[in-house]
Amino acid sequence: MRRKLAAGNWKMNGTGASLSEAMALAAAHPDPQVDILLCPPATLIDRMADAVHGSRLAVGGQDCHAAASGAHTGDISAAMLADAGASYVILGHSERRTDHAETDAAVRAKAEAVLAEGLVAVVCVGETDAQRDAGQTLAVVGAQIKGSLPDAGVTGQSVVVAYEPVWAIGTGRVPTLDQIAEVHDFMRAELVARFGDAAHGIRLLYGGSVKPSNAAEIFATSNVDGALVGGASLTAADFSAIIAALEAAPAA
Ligand SMILES: O=C[C@H](O)COP(=O)(O)O
Repeated sequence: MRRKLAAGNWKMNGTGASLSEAMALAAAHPDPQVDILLCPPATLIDRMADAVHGSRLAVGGQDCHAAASGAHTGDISAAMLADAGASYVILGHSERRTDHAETDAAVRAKAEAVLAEGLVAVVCVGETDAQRDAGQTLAVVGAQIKGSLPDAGVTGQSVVVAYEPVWAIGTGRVPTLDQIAEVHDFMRAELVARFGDAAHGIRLLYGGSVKPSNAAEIFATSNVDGALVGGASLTAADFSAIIAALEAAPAA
């Protein structure tokens, strides 16, 4: 059985004053029935890890460099994230793929670095509006999974895959439940074909305009093991409601 995961991605939001939201979230869920993860900007990782120390809330990064160290101004390695208190790293988010021209090969190299460090890689995939309109959704998602995941070390403990249709991120637009199920069932089949039985343990998250109002129906959808939440993870009240919906969802 896969343990469900509610992951929050704060993106480029938050300062020290925002840590009170993380602390409130941790206090609201002292014994959660799902895994809870917050990925603040890198500047807050160590402070957030300290602030929620002893709670059930995990802290993660939003990106890392593929190298362990070296002359890469402005970049952060997986080892540095681990040292700061991170246990997960989001990789290949569409905003990274667009803003920083990250390719599947680059994401894969980062994922290998994350796995080597013993952290969990949350690898993001998803089609654009134009690709969906052109009927290319499954081909795009399949190619991203194929190109972005390492060949070795992929298990339910080391990798999470997040399906985030680019057109649903921050827009308030959400795919139909049938569309989400189609992609998630496809992703599961692709992963099982490549990684065998281990792939049954890989958690598949949906991301894109998840809110307290739509979380329950999304979480009842086939092969949805949780969510990667952007805007609604910024406040403890909203994210807490999403976590509660995930706790109440049918078992995977
Ligand atoms: O990483 C999170 C996703 O990009 C979703 O963001 P959103 O919930 O603000 O649409």
